[in-house]
Amino acid sequence: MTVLLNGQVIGEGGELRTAAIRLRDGRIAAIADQLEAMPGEEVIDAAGRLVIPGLIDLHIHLREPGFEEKETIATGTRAAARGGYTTVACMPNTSPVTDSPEVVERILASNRESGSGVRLLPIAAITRGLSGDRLTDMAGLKEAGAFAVSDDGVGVQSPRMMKAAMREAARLELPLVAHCEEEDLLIPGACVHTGEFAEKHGLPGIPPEAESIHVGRDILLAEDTGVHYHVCHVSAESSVRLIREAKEWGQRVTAEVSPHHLLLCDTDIPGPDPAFKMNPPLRSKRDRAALLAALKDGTIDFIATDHAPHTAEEKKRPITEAPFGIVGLETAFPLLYTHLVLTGELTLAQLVDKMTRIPADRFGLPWGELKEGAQADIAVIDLEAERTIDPETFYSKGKNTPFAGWKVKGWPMMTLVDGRVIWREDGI
Ligand SMILES: NC(=O)N[C@@H](CC(=O)O)C(=O)O
Ligand SMILES: [Zn+2]
Ligand SMILES: [Zn+2]
Repeated sequence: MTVLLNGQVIGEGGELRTAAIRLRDGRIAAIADQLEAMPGEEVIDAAGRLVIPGLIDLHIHLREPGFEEKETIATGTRAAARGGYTTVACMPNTSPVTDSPEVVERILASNRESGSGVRLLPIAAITRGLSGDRLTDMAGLKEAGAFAVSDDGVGVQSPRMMKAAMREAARLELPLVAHCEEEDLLIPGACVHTGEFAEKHGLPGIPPEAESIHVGRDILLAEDTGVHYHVCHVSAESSVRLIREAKEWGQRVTAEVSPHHLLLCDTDIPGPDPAFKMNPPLRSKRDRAALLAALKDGTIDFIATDHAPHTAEEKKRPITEAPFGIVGLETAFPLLYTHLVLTGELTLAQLVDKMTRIPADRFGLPWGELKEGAQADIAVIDLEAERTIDPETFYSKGKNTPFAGWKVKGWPMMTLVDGRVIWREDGI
């Protein structure tokens, strides 16, 4: 048994209050203003610290199997634990692709063997080899433990294929998670948003409608299938508009946004630096404002990092050739706390909700809340701790972040899953 004493929890009305939390048999046995430590009980002194449900990230890349030089399940989940995450969902663009039950089982086994303690939910492919032309055996994948299906990394180009995928996913009650990108609208070497920065540097751009045309198409395709259709990493105002409308008419659509799209726009890119290259790209000020408004009003449901590690060597290539993607697990909470909560854009309660309860709720997961009887998945955060982001200190093999050098507050100090400490900062 463990008891966390004197922590600050977020109350019903969003206010902070001091509370003690008793953990027993992997669950939260009691939450009270005060509790007495019992003989033999492990005591964690959380005085002055925020105690919240463990963070949930439903969109990350762990690169195993096949790209272990970028990240492994062991390194990526350790990075997750350090970031305050207790549950993460990993995308299938590995090698081999997660398109067979064997790969799903291998991912789950690797996580068990790593002893990370993080709950790992494998997302399987929609099409074999992410080729876009043949559906995977979704029933077999689900049976093996797949949590959703996605061809993340590429868009499903054929509307006919997407419709078939939606019908099958709906039948099996598997969420369909879409990377929205119409390749017919892309020019070779396109690497940043079609806008001010691309123009200034003479770089080929990725237009916002390359994303939103798929969002609109998919909403129409999903309409009579009953599928849970989820839009990955929304970046464009036009996508927000379509999602908002679809929700208004009652469609089963959800959406996520990444920390970098909430905090940066194309005009913040200092130069043609691959640390700022990700897919979808950082868009205009206006897009960014629309994303924030959509997150506030619930049009965009929650935050997911799209943690996408690459090697330093790959990210040293010219911006037109370097791979898309940036890491995010170890910096998401402090970045968002500092730049959205301390600036007054979101309340602390809203931010935490959009990183815990809401993703769990939308995908029917039993975690994400601090309440008696719930599984004891917990993050302990020091809201006052202030540090400069230094990629060299990351547990992740990926050091590719546009936020190096940013001084931010609100660092995770301890992470527990099932009432067991899976990571703690030295000295606490
Ligand atoms: N987001 C990225 O820029 N890259 C992702 C792929 C993806 O999420 O589409 C990757 O796998 O590297
Ligand atoms: Zn994607
Ligand atoms: Zn991704």
